[in-house]
Amino acid sequence: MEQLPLPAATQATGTITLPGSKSISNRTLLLAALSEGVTVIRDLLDSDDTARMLEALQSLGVKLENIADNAWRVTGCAGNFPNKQADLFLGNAGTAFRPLTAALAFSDGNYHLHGVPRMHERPIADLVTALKQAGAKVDYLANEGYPPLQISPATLDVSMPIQIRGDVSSQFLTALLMALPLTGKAATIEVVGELISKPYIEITLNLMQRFGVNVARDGWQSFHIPAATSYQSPGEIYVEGDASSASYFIAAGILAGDVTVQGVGQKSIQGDILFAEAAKLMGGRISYGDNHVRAEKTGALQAIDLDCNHIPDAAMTLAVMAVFAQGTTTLRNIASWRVKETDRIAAMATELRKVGATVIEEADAIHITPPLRLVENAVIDTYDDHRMAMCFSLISLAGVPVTINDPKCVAKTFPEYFKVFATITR
Ligand SMILES: O=C(O)C1=C[C@@H](OP(=O)(O)O)[C@@H](O)[C@H](O)C1
Ligand SMILES: C=C(OP(=O)(O)O)C(=O)O
Repeated sequence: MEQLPLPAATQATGTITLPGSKSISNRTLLLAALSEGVTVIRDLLDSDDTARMLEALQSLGVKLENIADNAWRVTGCAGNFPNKQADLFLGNAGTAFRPLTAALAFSDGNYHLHGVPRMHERPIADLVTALKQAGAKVDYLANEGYPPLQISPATLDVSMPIQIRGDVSSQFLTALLMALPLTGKAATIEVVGELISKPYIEITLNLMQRFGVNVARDGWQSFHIPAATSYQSPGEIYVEGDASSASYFIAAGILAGDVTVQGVGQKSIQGDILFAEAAKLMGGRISYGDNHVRAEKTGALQAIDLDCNHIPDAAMTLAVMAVFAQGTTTLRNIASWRVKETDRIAAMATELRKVGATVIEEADAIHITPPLRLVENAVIDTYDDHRMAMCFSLISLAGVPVTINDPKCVAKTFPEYFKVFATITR
């Protein structure tokens, strides 16, 4: 296995430019593919997750042209994928797997959707159950409730409200919202029970609107897609920098100096921009521009007790910051961590203990108390989870060397992460 030793560092200073947002990139690719007209997408993220979406769209017969670095011209298929049969390998990309499942369930073809072994352990039942209410034919090929899936042609009927649960992943509601305009009929979605990760629904609605579909809503309870609506290309669209990827650099600035991230700012449509406010509760100074966030160290950090349901990905960065803060940090309402790239609550607890922290795990929360001195030369396992690798790089800023196992797992969303991290640390 590859290992990356990170030297002890005491300072983080400088400016970095973020790669494109994963959430915006994969939504934009799918919406452009489903649109009428040609869309030029600029600043698209170049990573494993977007590569899986691009490959899938190509297999479905969508014309995709790479016209410059991170720029793609997508010729939309006006809601009707040319290929009615395809075998799609979607890796571990939730933002490809869930939305494509819904879009293909309404596409009158035979489609086989599968991924890496971990993807086959990530639940999808709540989405499939919702799609079946609309008449879709979706079969589980291995374990009930999990990928791989086989989708077959079906007669659809969306005249009755479709009920969907959103307490395991918001990606199910995102998927249903983006797919329903393909039916051409008016449709109503009712959310059953609690909806988690709500800001991701805002990203979905915002991008659907830019592609010409306006969803009416009653809070987080119900959503209404009008009849005879279809996606129209906006012409050109720019992808914001990734706000979740920004979290590691914002944390670095607060922990050890003065770091500016370019690519996201105060007007970002990504909920993870609120990580900056959460991190500031521990200490440090944050300032924003339209296209940047600056994070500066001000003094000692204090522990926090925070509901992190709105920032599930960036909250992992707070967990590692906690070992730099005085007191016990508690991050709550993060049950979804258990069904992501790995069981992130268990993984985080195991690896934080290696650097000396005292960690208590709950079903949906984690409590972290720092050691008096961080352990030097800890060897961190990353569980094929890009965020474990990126978060734990921050340990080096305590002035202790740390080794990251399998560092290339960052390719899921940020292939150049360690190179960029090295440019700001000393
Ligand atoms: O819709 C999205 O783009 C995402 C939603 C979140 O998932 P959950 O809704 O499963 O929390 C997040 O963790 C994931 O990285 C991206
Ligand atoms: C949970 C994540 O990914 P996915 O889009 O596969 O759900 C993540 O990037 O942290």
